[in-house]
Amino acid sequence: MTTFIGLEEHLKTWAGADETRRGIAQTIVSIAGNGIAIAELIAAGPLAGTLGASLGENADGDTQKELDVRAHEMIAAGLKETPVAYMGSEEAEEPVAINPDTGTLVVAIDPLDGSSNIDTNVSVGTIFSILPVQPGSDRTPLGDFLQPGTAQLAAGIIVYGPQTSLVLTVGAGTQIYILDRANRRFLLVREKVEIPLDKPEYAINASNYRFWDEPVRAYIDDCIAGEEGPRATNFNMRWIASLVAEVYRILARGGIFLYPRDSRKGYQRGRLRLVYEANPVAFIVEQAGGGATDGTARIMELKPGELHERVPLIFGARPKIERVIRYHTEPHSFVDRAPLFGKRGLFRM
Ligand SMILES: O=P(O)(O)OC[C@H]1O[C@](O)(COP(=O)(O)O)[C@@H](O)[C@@H]1O
Ligand SMILES: [Mg+2]
Ligand SMILES: [Mg+2]
Repeated sequence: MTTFIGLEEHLKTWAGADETRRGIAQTIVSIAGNGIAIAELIAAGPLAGTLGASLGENADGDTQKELDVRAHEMIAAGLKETPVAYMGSEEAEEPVAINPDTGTLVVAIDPLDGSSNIDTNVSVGTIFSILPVQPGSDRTPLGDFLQPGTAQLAAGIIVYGPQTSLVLTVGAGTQIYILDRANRRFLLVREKVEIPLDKPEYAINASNYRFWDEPVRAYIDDCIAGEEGPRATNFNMRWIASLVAEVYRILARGGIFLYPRDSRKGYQRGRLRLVYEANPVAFIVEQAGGGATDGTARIMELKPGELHERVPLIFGARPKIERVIRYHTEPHSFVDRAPLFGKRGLFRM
């Protein structure tokens, strides 16, 4: 029988005697521990109360559900026992003080991602990013969260799905752990994830087609055109409306995910948040050999201006990301051949 290494043991080996690594490991173990408690709440569904009930709006004007708030509070309480100074959360306008005087790390977090899916029994998740407290006497708590994604020390997502899984990177590849429910432990099942390169599959909320910019429309048109189009391949489409589940699928079988900017009010910079959604996802995906871009720039090199800043997010297998960037930076790459494929447009094909 295969024996699986537990998360704590695995991180302990990685950290050795290194003080910073030990702090990172402790922080991950704390978040993962609360992830187990959140998984149990989600699995109980209505038996655990009105988890999907709307409580109001968060800092960004999104509806806040009971489970959003409970997940935020559980994780913040757990971090008290770690070297975390502040937690920057989707559910709080300002960074929340954890151990402000002694902490050496900060955690940026989306405590519950995909919360519009709570009542529909579809996978939801937690997304987190661990960054160092910056040196210098003029540092501010907020400033620690506004470092580019390249400064991340670790990033993870917990997917509360048929299996509860933890996808993690500490900068040495991407690992996947699965929750052994009977023993309440995460066990390592994949040591080094590599995103398959050529799966013809894309994920996008196609109901926004008419609001997209031309490069994104052209990219999707070319996928939809299938064997008769410029890609000469039939594509499949997925949209779970749960970022964590889309990341997991892309790690497992490849493809591309797009949440681009669009012309709707409030979507000029897309929907997803740079600091606690796009950056951790980009780190995980890059460590699995993939890429993440806003259409032209590498996500992890963007300098955030605020904690809740939004960003267009496109990630997946690297050749697909390179193609999307070409559509944005060299428009002739799709415009030139337009006559060959007739009039563009989703509904005209
Ligand atoms: O409803 P839309 O526009 O398709 O957006 C879905 C996206 O919104 C999100 O639910 C945003 O995250 P939150 O639930 O944390 O606000 C993502 O998980 C998902 O990719
Ligand atoms: Mg989210
Ligand atoms: Mg959320």
